[in-house]
Amino acid sequence: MKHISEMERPSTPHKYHQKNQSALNYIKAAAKKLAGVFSTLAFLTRPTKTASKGAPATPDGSRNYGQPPGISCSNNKRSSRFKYSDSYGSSNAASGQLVTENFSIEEINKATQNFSQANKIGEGGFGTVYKGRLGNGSLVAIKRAKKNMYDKRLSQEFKNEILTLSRIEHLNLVKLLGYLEHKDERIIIIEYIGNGTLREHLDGTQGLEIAERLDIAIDVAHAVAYLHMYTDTPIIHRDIKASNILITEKLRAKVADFGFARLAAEDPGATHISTQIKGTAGYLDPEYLRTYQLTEKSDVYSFGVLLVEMVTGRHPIESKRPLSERVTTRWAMERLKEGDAVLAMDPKLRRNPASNQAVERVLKLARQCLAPLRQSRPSMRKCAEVLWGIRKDFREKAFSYSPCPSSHRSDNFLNKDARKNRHHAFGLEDCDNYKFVSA
Ligand SMILES: Nc1ncnc2c1ncn2[C@@H]1O[C@H](COP(=O)(O)OP(=O)(O)OP(=O)(O)O)[C@@H](O)[C@H]1O
Repeated sequence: MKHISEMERPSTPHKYHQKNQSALNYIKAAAKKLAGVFSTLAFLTRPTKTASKGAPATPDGSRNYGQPPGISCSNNKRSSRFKYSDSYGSSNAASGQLVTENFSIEEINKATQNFSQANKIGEGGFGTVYKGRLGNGSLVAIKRAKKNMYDKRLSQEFKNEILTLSRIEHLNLVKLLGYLEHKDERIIIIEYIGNGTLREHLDGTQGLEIAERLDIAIDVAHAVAYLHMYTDTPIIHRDIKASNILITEKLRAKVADFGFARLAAEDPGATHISTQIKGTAGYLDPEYLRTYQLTEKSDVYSFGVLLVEMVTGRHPIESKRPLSERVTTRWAMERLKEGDAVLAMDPKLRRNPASNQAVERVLKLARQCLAPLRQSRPSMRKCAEVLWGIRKDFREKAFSYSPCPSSHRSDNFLNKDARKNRHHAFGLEDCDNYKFVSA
């Protein structure tokens, strides 16, 4: 899928781009500014001082909420690096605060075996992604920026990603573990999510069950709603798409790639007028394209495209199909309008009244998300609520009598744990006790 990253608008120079500051100074200033904000936020949202424990759960049971509240920077001869401490003052890890690992270029070279091809796991607009094993044995994903010191766009993207990731923590968002700026290297170390992207799962021979897709859609809705609502200033992801959704071993979702995130505070004023159109073809909000006005509702639009993708299994743009089917959202919405939502359903999904109905309801939600005018689109929070309802009804309908989900097929992606989890998700501890009432 083509990436649209630089369609420069001739006027309105971006304040953010004009800053002639080193990355370190910039980050220091931002950290200072943020410390106060996070300290209030931490009191409101966190019962304990520990970053990963004791955070309140969302209605869906996921852990949540914003930290790390304090960011401090240090620059030594090993690397430029971040430390994160909480809002309670000191930066002493021993006092129960979160401090990210400090990484040196030597450690990263070692972890990736000098960025060997064998460790390469992906490539995006920002650069190359490697899998790495740290000295303590843990696996990490290492994003290495393209080496172009004079490319302001990449530099800006790098800072955006760092700043955004450093401010947030949510179960359904990839976690930033560290950062390294060394000579012409800019590297981000993030948690490694080893079960592929949502797009890869949809493309896989077995795909995903409808219940799994609903769970994933809810995870994404939670993550994006969190970005929009729970942080001090709304964060617009700007690049919600299936290849940016990483799938865990338990088939839950983590939203990745904040390189394009634009923080309202860093945007010139509250107008959200953007100087560049960013995002990925097929997912872009037409109103944003028309007006250059970026709001949270642009993410909602992209989420609508994602929902269609998830239930049809198709890519947003299917260039090899007949003209009438090339734009998947248009094609699927036509089927919905004609009362034939089931015809748009991914052939890999099994048909029964419960899944047919769930697909139809997801497409109806997608239709709202894809509304041409942003005011008509629901919030991400609303999307999550609607999806909960769909999932609840689906479970009630389909799984009071249900087959053993793993019995009808093998699945390339599913390991034993994932299958076990799938049973838990459906409330099926012992498949033999259940019978499937076929559609
Ligand atoms: N945290 C991670 N854990 C495991 N794999 C990852 C991780 N982050 C990225 N990847 C892999 O690397 C690939 C490239 O990721 P990246 O975010 O750089 O680019 P992209 O999202 O595919 O493209 P673009 O950045 O241009 O939108 C992903 O598709 C995924 O396969």
